[in-house]
Amino acid sequence: MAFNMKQHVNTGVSRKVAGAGRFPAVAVRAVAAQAPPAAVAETKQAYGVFRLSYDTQNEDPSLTRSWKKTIKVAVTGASGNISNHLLFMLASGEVYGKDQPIALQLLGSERSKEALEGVAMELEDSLYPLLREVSIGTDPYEVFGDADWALMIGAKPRGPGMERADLLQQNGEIFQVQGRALNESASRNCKVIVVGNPCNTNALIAMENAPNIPRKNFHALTRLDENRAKCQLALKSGKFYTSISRVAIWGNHSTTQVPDYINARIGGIPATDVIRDMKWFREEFTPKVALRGGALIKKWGRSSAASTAVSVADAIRSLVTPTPPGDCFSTGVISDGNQYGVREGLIFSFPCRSKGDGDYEICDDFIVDEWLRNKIRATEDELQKEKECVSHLIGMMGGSCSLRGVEDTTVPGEN
Ligand SMILES: NC(=O)c1ccc[n+]([C@@H]2O[C@H](COP(=O)([O-])OP(=O)(O)OC[C@H]3O[C@@H](n4cnc5c(N)ncnc54)[C@H](O)[C@@H]3O)[C@@H](O)[C@H]2O)c1
Repeated sequence: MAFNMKQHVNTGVSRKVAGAGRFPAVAVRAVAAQAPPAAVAETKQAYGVFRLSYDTQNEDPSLTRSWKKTIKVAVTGASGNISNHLLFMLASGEVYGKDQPIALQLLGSERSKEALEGVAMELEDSLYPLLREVSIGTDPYEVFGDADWALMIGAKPRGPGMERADLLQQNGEIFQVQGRALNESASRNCKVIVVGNPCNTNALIAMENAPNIPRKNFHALTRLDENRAKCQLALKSGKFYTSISRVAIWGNHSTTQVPDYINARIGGIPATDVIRDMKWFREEFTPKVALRGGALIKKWGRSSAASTAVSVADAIRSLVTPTPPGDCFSTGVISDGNQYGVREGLIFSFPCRSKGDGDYEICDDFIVDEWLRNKIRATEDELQKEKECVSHLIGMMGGSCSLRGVEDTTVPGEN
């Protein structure tokens, strides 16, 4: 193979860049031609950091002639369980396309530095031709540099006795820092998908702290919920997954989420005409979807990392490939200007469609009956309360947190 793999030239320095809330970098991708930065903070050896330079003189042009320009994908929580599946899917080309070279920019925490180096080494050993560069670090300002996509998976797990309100606070602070870092460092059109929980409100915090990036570009992952809903409809109807369409998840990625069976289709006809069992729809369908992660962890003792990674891949593909006519995909996006009466300023999951250009629009043709409207109100109220709990992280005046001592609505099996 005509690849010229250069062990990445690393100056062995970490840079301190002006700005608050920084972590020292463990390994920083450095461009050899650049002059060393003025403020050299510390010297560290980098492992697992590399850049593949395609040897255009000696290779077969039929392989790379059609390749697009390399995109930069930043991933946080990169040594965690979900990333352990996702990174290899990204590097293989099955997400962004077989003609799309990528650079992975991986963010870890101080505690996961060594593990992150191990992840980078595994990526190196996997010899993916489309993976042109891997860089690792603990400074979000460095790692998000010029990122076209930011997949924000990293978050701290809930400690013993912690309530959802505590988790909002703890992880909210992480997303405030990382939002500011995106604002300063990422591409101005960076697409952001937040996975770390509570993902809707974390996405809101990141968005509010990144005013230089369009609000529309921030997503919270509800695709796992959509996939679980499709699975239940397929199992109940005995039809294959590919025949299930127009399955929307409304609202929060929590147990107040609303998997929508009213608009769902099986083989192009309403799901309620195929599965003639309204009791099942009303009483069993939603809990089966919302509690699926808990059922899995009981069986296997592990959280749903692999299927979550698949759903992140699906969420990306839905934005970079056109949505089939009449279909939709679910994603948590800013509710500003929505057609369903959901209050503005929330990251709320809606049925969306895309032309495949990375952008999307909220579908405007979904039927909302009284049952659905009431459910939407409940999940909307919860998101508004979550927003008030983190008001101090988004520059909002006067919010107070009313989510203490209430029922825990975190999706079971997740932190
Ligand atoms: N939205 C969804 O559908 C969905 C589904 C499953 C899990 N999740 C959430 O995704 C998150 C990650 O899950 P996981 O199973 O990979 O967890 P994990 O504990 O295996 O990995 C999390 C990683 O994040 C890192 N981390 C912690 N703080 C960080 C920070 N400030 N910056 C960068 N990295 C940091 C940790 O070191 C760890 O490696 C959790 O919050 C989980 O609840 C969301």
